[in-house]
Amino acid sequence: MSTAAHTITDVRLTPVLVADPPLLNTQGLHQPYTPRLIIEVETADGTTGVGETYGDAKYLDVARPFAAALAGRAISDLNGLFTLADSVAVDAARVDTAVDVGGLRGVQTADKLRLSVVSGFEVACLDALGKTLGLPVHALLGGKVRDSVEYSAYLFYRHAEHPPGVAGERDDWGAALDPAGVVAQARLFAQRYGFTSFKLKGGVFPPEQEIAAIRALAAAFPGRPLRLDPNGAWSVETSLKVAAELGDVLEYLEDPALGTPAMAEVAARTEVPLATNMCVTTFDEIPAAFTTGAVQVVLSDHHYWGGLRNTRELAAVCRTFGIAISMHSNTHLGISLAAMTHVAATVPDLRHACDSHYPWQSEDVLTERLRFEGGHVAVSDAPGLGVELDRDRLDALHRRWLDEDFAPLRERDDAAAMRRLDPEWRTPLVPRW
Ligand SMILES: O=C([O-])C(=O)C[C@H](O)[C@@H](O)C(=O)[O-]
Ligand SMILES: [Mg+2]
Repeated sequence: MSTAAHTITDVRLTPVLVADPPLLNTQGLHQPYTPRLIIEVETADGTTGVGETYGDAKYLDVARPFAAALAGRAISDLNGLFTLADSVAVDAARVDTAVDVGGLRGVQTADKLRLSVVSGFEVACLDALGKTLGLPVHALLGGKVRDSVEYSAYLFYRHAEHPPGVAGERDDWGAALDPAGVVAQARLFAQRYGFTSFKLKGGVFPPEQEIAAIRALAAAFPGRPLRLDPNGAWSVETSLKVAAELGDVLEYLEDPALGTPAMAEVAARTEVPLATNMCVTTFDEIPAAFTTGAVQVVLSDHHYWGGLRNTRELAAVCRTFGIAISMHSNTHLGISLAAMTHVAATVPDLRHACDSHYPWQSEDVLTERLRFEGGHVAVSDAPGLGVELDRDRLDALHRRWLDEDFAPLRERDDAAAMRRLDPEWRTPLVPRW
């Protein structure tokens, strides 16, 4: 490969707003459009690699100077991305002690912000490198150990439509606000995508109602893996009560209580495995969680952890400690689903179906949507990620982002969306129950 084929000559950052349905979580409601950032790196020989990450202003603020510093660097210098990121200043006002609503991943820090940005660039560089070498991304990570990756149906309590007076796209999923609605949604997921494992986003209704929904799912899908994730909304005692009532049907309970000490207390008093994408989101958080037995499954997310190679490093640490690994997701497009699928294909001991919001995203920036068949996404062997940008779609979604009428939606704010339904709504204090 010539040096030119290797050298970054241009980087394009395209923030977009993509349709998001009225999904409920413990913090509120999804807004009708959600921001994402599409990253393209171009090499001297015209090869383009694509990546994707969060698109709120605090990520754009880091991504822009980072992108400006990339020209002239090699697409293969993946380790150098981290050194470069360390030199990008993060405005202290952008990181506070609040839980990050976009990822619901514990306290926001400058490092987490930088890693989330680096992840998108790492994926774009891997895509370009793979195209240049004629190799799929999974080969650059050491090679796939499976031909398809299993995903879980990501069930949400939801309204049929966005609140009155809020413009948004319509879909045909209908409302799911009670056990029957949740089961109907699960049946649609099974019918449309073939999913055989189900995760319910909880922390929305009092635990008794969510217990009833899981019981209804267990009756409708006997023996299928079921998960419940209230995003840390419960006290230790409530978590234990739910674990006791659902222990016979749960594959795992996800972030029942907030923070490692509370999770450790729950874990010490139940046999139900605990999973997290909130208390273990950085390498620094691992020792406390693993040595106290706070979690049994870490839900990795390459956006949080700084990319695909860090995800593999996380998997190795988990393996060392006998902790299982799977994958978290929130609102993402096909570029990230492709990236998730490549890295998941290379992790040998992946024993739980991964999460993906993708079925909720009716819009994408690809010429061809990725498909779930029998709940699986096939691992592409095409060079790079195996996806192609649809420039017209990208432009249209970018124009929406530029449109001043949509400006308030450039920041994800689930509490603001909820106030359209309930003007008194404030992000609930935890534990909520
Ligand atoms: O597993 C999780 O905790 C998530 O997916 C967090 C997300 O932010 C999800 O709750 C959402 O988008 O509402
Ligand atoms: Mg979670």
